[in-house]
Amino acid sequence: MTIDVVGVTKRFKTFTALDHVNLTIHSGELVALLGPSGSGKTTLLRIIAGLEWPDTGEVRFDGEDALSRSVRERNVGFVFQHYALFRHMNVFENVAFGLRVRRGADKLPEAAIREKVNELLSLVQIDWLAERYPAQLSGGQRQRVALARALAISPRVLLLDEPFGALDAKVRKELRRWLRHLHEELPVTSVLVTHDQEEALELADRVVVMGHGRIEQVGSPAEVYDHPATAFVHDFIGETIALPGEVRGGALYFGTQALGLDPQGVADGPARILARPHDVDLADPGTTPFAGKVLAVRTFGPTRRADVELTSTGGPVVVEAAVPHGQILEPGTQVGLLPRRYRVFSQPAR
Ligand SMILES: Nc1ncnc2c1ncn2[C@@H]1O[C@H](COP(=O)(O)OP(=O)(O)OP(=O)(O)O)[C@@H](O)[C@H]1O
Repeated sequence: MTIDVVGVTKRFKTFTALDHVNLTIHSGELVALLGPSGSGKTTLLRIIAGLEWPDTGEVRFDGEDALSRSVRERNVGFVFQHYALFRHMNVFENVAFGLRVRRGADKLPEAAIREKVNELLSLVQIDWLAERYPAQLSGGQRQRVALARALAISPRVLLLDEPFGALDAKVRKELRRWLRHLHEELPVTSVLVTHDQEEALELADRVVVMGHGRIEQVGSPAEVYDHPATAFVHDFIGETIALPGEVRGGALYFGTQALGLDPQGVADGPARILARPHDVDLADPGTTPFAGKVLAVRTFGPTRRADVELTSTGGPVVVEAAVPHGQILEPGTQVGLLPRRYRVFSQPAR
């Protein structure tokens, strides 16, 4: 099922939650909507589901208008972070629910319902829990039941809103891998909302980075991490060091000092030089205007990082830089910072 979101705008009173959003989700893809709190991810998911309607724009499923169809007609399955299971029903009955409420020609005979539910329970690997009630399950097991319940109606679209948000880090990781595997086995198009970049980058075929109701970038996990289209994406995904600069006459300066860095086609005006900490080298403080004092050196497994308080940029800014293996660096040492790989973005006027 291909999903097209075309020019969708959604306002809540005067607040614009979605601003002319255009997105195509290809059939069979697993797409993650990633962004900070309030960026419009859930609103977009609810519009795709049929739980919310846009003020303007269209949603098409396989080219056909979906907005005139109800949730049930859209044949979507949902899993939410706190999508409560029915407490008075055991696991089997929770999963069977969507099949039991069907009427008319869609209604399956009891034997077929039992077969389908048993199949789903073994697919999500909880067949041994069929007789238990939700209160007797762990959080991870409950989310597996929620997923089996969502899949019971054989949805063509699976919508997941922070499905593992309430679980501890280890269970989250396990379920994430398992969900990826499950998605590959099923003929379903999945859309996952998350504010956890690791989750999005690990799970998704493509990541949609959202900010302030707009799509900032759509790309593979590697594209959005390695080639962020905007300063917002660079800041939001991975760690970022921001250094100030200014483009003048096609060259990058800090104050009156030329930086010798490529302005990357950015127009004249205030700029921000953004880099990953591991792409910033320590240098002789005389060779770069970005200089300051080492506050501490910390070790994270195989990498070492120095916290450097930059004094040259008009205020104490602490940034992290990679410390080469074997280099001895005492707190208090004066060092310079030199971005090796970096992106330049113009600094919008505030
Ligand atoms: N029913 C509503 N009435 C008024 N404002 C709303 C409503 N639903 C959402 N909003 C607002 O729209 C904005 C986008 O909300 P949305 O839930 O889509 O964000 P989100 O990116 O999913 O955030 P989170 O990660 O916190 O869930 C928020 O500022 C929110 O307060």
